[in-house]
Formats: sequence, structure tokens, C-alpha cells
Amino acid sequence: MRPRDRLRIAMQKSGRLTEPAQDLLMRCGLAFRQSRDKLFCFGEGEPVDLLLVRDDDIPGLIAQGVCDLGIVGRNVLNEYQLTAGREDAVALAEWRALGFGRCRLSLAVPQEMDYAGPVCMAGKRIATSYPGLLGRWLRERGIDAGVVTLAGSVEIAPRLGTADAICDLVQSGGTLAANQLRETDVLLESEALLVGPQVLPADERGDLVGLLLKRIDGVIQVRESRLLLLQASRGSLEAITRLLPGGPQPTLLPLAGQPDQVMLQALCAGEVSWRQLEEIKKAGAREMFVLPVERMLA
Ligand SMILES: Nc1ncnc2c1ncn2[C@@H]1O[C@H](COP(=O)(O)OP(=O)(O)OP(=O)(O)O)[C@@H](O)[C@H]1O
Ligand SMILES: O=P(O)(O)OC[C@H]1O[C@H](OP(=O)(O)OP(=O)(O)O)[C@H](O)[C@@H]1O
Ligand SMILES: [Mg+2]
Repeated sequence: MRPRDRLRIAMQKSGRLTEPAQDLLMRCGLAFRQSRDKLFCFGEGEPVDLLLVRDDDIPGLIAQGVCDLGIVGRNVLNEYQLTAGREDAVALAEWRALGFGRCRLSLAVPQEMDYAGPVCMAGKRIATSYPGLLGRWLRERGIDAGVVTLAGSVEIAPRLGTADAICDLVQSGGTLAANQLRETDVLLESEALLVGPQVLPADERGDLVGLLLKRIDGVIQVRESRLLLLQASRGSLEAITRLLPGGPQPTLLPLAGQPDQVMLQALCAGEVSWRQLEEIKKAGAREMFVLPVERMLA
């Protein structure tokens, strides 16, 4: 493989992860110009480019050293790790969990089936696009079942009579319900991940990965953070501080000409609800503001 001085990230060309992955990279300060065929995005500021591909191809592209990082669901990464051949150049690691694309890989059976646990699957046929993950789950439980591998529309297999149960991704459960199926066991909890080689390149690309990881941490941290500002008398501070939702110690600023009054500034780890604000006000706060946080660098 020819050495590269630019970092290359693989992401899904078109699908559920495309928009949130683009949004994440944009929030990390990266901007791109897309090629005509829409398969490549050239990084305009930092030397970081994107390769736009089917999500199933992402782990292989990193393992073969074609890309340095990728954004892909844990379901796809783990399936790859269980089923790929031995041609990989590098072992893969979960560098960051990104908090979007949340779903689970579950076993589901027809609503009318008597299901008293995984042993009921012995001798049955299970349709799935995840033969590696399902096979491991069955092996761990010593269950001998048939695995029918399908590329898509797995939920329809029991109605077509080609399988007795399915193992597929579930989020709201709407697709299962629409196909008269009921979820019985969760095999894997998944979300989008930043995936990369276990050992980072020892050149400029390694430094770029370090920089990107720090920015991603900042983006993830501020995504739900709020900055709470309020005024209060020093006497009510103890009661107010007890009500503050999570986060580091608040900062106190004196108010000019009012020695017993302060302004309090607190970084809250999650949303601050109206109810919480009303409670804090009852404890003596006034002039309260809740502000979104744009950037954070620890
Ligand atoms: N219903 C869902 N809700 C949330 N996340 C999901 C859902 N279904 C799948 N995902 C996650 O999003 C990833 C991409 O899903 P998508 O349906 O776009 O993939 P795909 O059809 O395999 O796309 P591609 O054409 O790239 O192969 C999945 O691998 C999974 O991690
Ligand atoms: O529990 P739910 O909220 O219904 O989501 C689950 C469905 O979402 C995904 O399919 P998708 O909608 O991406 O269709 P596809 O697999 O045919 O691309 C997944 O394969 C399930 O079929
Ligand atoms: Mg796919």
C-alpha cells in the first residue's frame, strides 16, 4: 500500500448513518468538496478526505489499510470480525461510540409461537443478514438451529415459510409488529462507531486521528450540555447548588455593588427542564438563562 499523508475516513454513501456522520464531521470543523461521481470528498481545510461506500464495506476497507478510519454500526463491525477471511492487514478497534444509529440485533418469532427461551430454536430455521453474530449466539447456548442467510427483507421469511424465526435489527419495533413478529432476545446493542486500526499510524495521520478524537469528544460532550446562568443571594446558594443537574462545580461571579448577590454559571450534563428551573427558582434563583453549548475543549 502506498503511504498517504492525508487521513481517509470511510462513511456510508447513502443510508441511515450518512446525515448524522456528515453532521458530526462538520461539527468537528471539517469541510469537504464532493467529487462528480459522489464517491469521494476532498477535505478543504484539514488534510482529511472521505470515501463514500456501502456500510458493509467499511470494516474491510480499514482492515486492508485503504482507509484510516470509518463510521459504521457495531452490528456491521462485529459481523465483519466474525466472518471476514484472514487477508486483513490490521485488527480493528472501536475508537469512539458516537451516540446515533442506535438499534439492536434481536431474535423474533411469530406472535403465535410458544417461546420459552433460546432452546426452543433447536432444529428450527432462523433467517438473518447476520450469520456470524447469530451463529455465535447459538453456539454459546449449544443450540443446533439452521441459519438462513438473506441480504434483506428478513422479516418476511416466516410468512413465506422459508424460516421459523428471524434475527434482525430492531429500533422502534414497528417493522416486527407489521410482520406479526415478537422480539424475544437481544443479541447485540448497537450504535454508530468511529472504527480504526488498533494501532494508529505513527506518522502525521496518527496525529490527525488524535486531533479528530479530541474534537469528537468535545462534540459528543456538548451535544446535550447546557450552560445555566442565574442570579441569587449567597444565602440561597447551598439550596440552589443541590438542585443543579450534574456537571462540574459551578462558577460564582460577584455582582457589582451587591456584595451578598452572585451570578452562578453551571455546565449541566443534560437538558434542563422547565420543572427543574421552577424548583431552582423556588430555592431563590432569579434571572435564569439556559444556553446551548457550541464548542468545548478541555
Ligand atoms: N431502524 C433503525 N434505526 C436506527 N438505526 C438503524 C436502524 N436500522 C439500521 N440502523 C443502523 O444504521 C446502519 C445503516 O442502516 P441502513 O439501513 O442505512 O443500511 P444498509 O441498508 O445496509 O445500507 P448500505 O446501502 O450502505 O449497505 C445499520 O447497520 C445499523 O447500524
Ligand atoms: O424497529 P424499526 O424501527 O421498525 O426498525 C427496524 C428496521 O429498520 C431497518 O430497516 P430499514 O428501514 O433500514 O430498511 P432496509 O433494511 O430494507 O434498508 C432494519 O433492517 C429493520 O427492518
Ligand atoms: Mg449495508
